[in-house]
Amino acid sequence: MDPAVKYTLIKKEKHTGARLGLLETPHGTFETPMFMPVGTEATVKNMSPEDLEKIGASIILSNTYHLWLRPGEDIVKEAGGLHKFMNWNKGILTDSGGFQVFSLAKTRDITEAGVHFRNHLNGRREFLSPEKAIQIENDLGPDIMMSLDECPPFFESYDYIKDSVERTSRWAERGLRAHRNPDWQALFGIVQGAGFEDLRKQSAQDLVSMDFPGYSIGGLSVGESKEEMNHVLDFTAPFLPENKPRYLMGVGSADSLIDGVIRGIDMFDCVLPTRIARNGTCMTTKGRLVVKNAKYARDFRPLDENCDCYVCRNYSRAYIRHLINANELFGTHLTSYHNLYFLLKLMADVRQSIRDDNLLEFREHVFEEYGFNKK
Ligand SMILES: CNc1nc2c(CC[C@H]3O[C@@H](OC)[C@@H]4OC(C)(C)O[C@@H]43)c3nc(N)[nH]c(=O)c3cc2[nH]1
Repeated sequence: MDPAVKYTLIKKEKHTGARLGLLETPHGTFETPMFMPVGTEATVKNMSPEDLEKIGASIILSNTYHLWLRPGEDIVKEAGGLHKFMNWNKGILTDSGGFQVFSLAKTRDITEAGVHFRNHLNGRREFLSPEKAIQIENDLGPDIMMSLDECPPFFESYDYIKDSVERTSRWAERGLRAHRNPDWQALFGIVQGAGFEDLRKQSAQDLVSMDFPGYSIGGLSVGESKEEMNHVLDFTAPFLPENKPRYLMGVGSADSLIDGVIRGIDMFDCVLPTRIARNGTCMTTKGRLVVKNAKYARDFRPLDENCDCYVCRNYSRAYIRHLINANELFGTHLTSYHNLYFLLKLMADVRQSIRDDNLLEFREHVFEEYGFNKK
């Protein structure tokens, strides 16, 4: 049986662990490394599918936890699945809801069977098991789905993390067995283990022995330093097979994306670009720009003078500042559009620098120009 997604390693960058690849899915073949815009509630906030298409988005995210609770996966299934429901014909990936239960839900209780928690919308008691998460993702119909895992706090004790890793591996096994559509939906395993090299190795080996079509590295971007995250990636990525995609969950600033690519990561997601856009903060090639600041009231330059996106070609800082301050929705549409374009363009430049074997020079340029080297 053909796997639902097929990863082809095209080229390794000469001086780093970066890889240029192709990810074939039932909804298209896409280049990696890639950034995936997040559309938690079946929409990338403030963006239409045609705008997402225009800026080059390939795979977007939605979320099991949110869509299960509202509107209900049964409604999405009746609509013909997520692609039809949200009119998006390229790739869709859903997270399993594990992270949301641990970060959103009030009181929760983890047992071998699954996790009991209170629905953050109506306070009702809910239960999410590995089998239930897979059933929801099968019904939602994304091209790529995640196993139910526990994303533990990074600074937990070794014993806690060891127990959690072993349960996450047992949950992954149960999810594989419950998966109804392995020929057109690819289920990824999620590697945990916090900052412990032996536990990351154990988690990766457990999952690789189950032969998933792709692997996520979870439990990161949860408050640890960028140095700690990079250190974990240094020793975790090599435990994963070269011929399968690697997805680093929840990472999306320019510096972290580049440093993840250098360590062999192929796929990234983060709410950052659209989240900060909603309060008027923009990513630019000269660092962050908070466009609602008074100093931009008469600044008729584009958000970013090095950006060729639709927003930067047609609107000024002064106009966007006015819209944001007037709570005009078009304002956050423009900042969201630009921020997503900025990260998707950055990944296109990263892919080019892998082709040209000059990713480290590109990293230097970005860190210098975009202000990441400022101590
Ligand atoms: C921000 N840092 C971060 N996010 C993480 C995620 C969730 C990623 C999902 O949560 C949302 O970002 C908060 C995104 O929007 C939706 C669509 C909900 O999906 C994305 C994780 N998910 C799982 N299952 N396991 C993990 O170990 C894990 C680690 C993460 N670290």
